[in-house]
Amino acid sequence: MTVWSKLTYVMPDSVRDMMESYELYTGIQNNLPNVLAAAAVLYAVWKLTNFVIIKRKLNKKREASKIQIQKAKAKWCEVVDSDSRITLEEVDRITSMNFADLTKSLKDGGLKVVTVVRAFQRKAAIENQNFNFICMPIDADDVEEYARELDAMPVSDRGSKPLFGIPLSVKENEDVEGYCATLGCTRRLGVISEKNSPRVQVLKDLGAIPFITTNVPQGLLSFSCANPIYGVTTNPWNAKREPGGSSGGEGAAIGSGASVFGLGSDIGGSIRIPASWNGVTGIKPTAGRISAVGRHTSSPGQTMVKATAGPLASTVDGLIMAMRAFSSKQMFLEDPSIPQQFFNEEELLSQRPLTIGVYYTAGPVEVCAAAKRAVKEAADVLASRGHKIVPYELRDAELCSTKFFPAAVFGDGGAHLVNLLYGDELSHDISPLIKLLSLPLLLKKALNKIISFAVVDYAAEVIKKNEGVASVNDWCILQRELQEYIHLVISDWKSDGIDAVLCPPMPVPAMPLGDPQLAKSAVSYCVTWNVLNFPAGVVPVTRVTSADEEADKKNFPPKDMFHRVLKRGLTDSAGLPMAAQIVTLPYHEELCLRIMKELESEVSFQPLQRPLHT
Ligand SMILES: CCCCCCCC/C=C\CCCCCCCC(=O)NCC(=O)O
Repeated sequence: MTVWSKLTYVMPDSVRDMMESYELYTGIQNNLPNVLAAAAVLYAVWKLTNFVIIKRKLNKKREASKIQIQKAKAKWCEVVDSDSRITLEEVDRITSMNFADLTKSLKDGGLKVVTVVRAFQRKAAIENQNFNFICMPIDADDVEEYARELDAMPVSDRGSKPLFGIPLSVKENEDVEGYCATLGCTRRLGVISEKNSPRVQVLKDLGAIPFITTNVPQGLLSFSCANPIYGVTTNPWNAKREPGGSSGGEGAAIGSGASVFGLGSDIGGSIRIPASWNGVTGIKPTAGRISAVGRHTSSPGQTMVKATAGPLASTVDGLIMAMRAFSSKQMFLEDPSIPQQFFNEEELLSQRPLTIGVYYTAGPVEVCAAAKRAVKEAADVLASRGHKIVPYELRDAELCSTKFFPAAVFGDGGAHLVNLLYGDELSHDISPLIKLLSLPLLLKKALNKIISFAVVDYAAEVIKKNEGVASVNDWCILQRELQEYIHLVISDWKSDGIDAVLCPPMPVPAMPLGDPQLAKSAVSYCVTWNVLNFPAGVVPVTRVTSADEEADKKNFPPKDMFHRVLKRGLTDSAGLPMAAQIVTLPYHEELCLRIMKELESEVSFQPLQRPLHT
């Protein structure tokens, strides 16, 4: 049977009759290859025209919004930076206070709320010129009004507001009433959030004052922090370095001292990477414990590896306050769909000696000298406090990052991200990934065959997941395998009597700008705990030394392209902050916070000091 006879066979009679009567039938039959070629060209022209039209529309929309955004930001910066009611000395004094002292002074009236928010607004306006972490400042009049309302509260009533007067920075993917959650994507510009996310609302009800929204990488699936709407965010410790992502704006804001308390999200390290690279603390809670309403993510609807919101803060006290708020009556009223698991104060305060498993490397990604030293120092500190430190080996460590994570986030073959970014200007970091995910399935399959021969094993395995799952059955099998794997890991912890695990969050310190695009594999140490859905937090421990740099020159193995990118970033990295990661069993955030607090109290890490008054 020829192609043409197959076509006419499936054609409705009426169409065939019509074609015959106009003699189209024989015309087409005689010229079938040409007709098919013409149809293909027409289709391609139509697709291209459509793409160009959409691209033009999006460009116009973005450029118009960018002007408005820049004007609004410039005006805000001018107003807050010329505020004679707060001096630069006061800004320095207030923004360098630790979280506990700041909270206390606000509650007992030693500091006025209006003074504190003005100090952080002014610091943010100045530091933003250096590191560009602000997406939008929250309207200064609204902030002032809420601050005054709080100041009017009698000191004796302030106990009901544990976060009394603390300025709050919010990652741009959270709904904040009256502002856009674009995720750096033009298509979402102009989509104004009608109400606060439950997290923002509860933190606000408990006394926190949202004052800026902070930058993200386009689409959130990256640990760079750049997008065509708000631009590039850089690291306050070294502006030639990445701040991490996707909560990179939060990392840079808190790292620079422009905020002490912020809200981020994490599906593959997006809280822990920026926290580690900016010398601040952060915790990724168990996904499912924290409400997911009003938070936008890179792979919505996908529930195999879930994103979760979580806090970043200058010190662990801020994380504790946030987790208390997220596990409170107010939160359960805001979102009754989450389990009513109240904050376990007993677990936080317990002095029980623990067994803590430790590992320095796992899976195919090597770790630099400073990352190992940070974990070693953390292990020594915890041992000196009476905890038992034992070696821990995560079974089949590479499965999380090479199999489950990419298979889950690209389960749809990248359809969500590709649609969201169709026709948009792509940021440098995400562009190759989006182009790969946009290919037709047949081309992806052909390319993946070639990759299997050309690229080292684990990377090829990751890249191949861009095809998406082939069927619902495959998705169910994968889900089943993951559930079995999680339970095996849990039973290992139980049989070894492990209460927590200590490990590096990232194999290297903050990378040079642009490098994460070439070394996605660096996320494997974080991704593991998203896949397993264990809570994981990071505490800054030390800074890279020149001895670390020298050791890496000799010992860091340039075994493939990814490791060569990691290695080149280790040059001139001395001085950058390094953190340790603490992990506990699912829904045991309080134990994780307890260990983080113990660690923080013993290490001599100093946050970045950038006084404005000279
Ligand atoms: C052994 C190497 C394997 C590494 C596998 C990684 C797969 C690479 C693909 C994409 C890179 C993903 C980077 C993830 C950055 C963090 C994303 C995140 O947490 N986003 C937060 C959110 O969506 O809310």
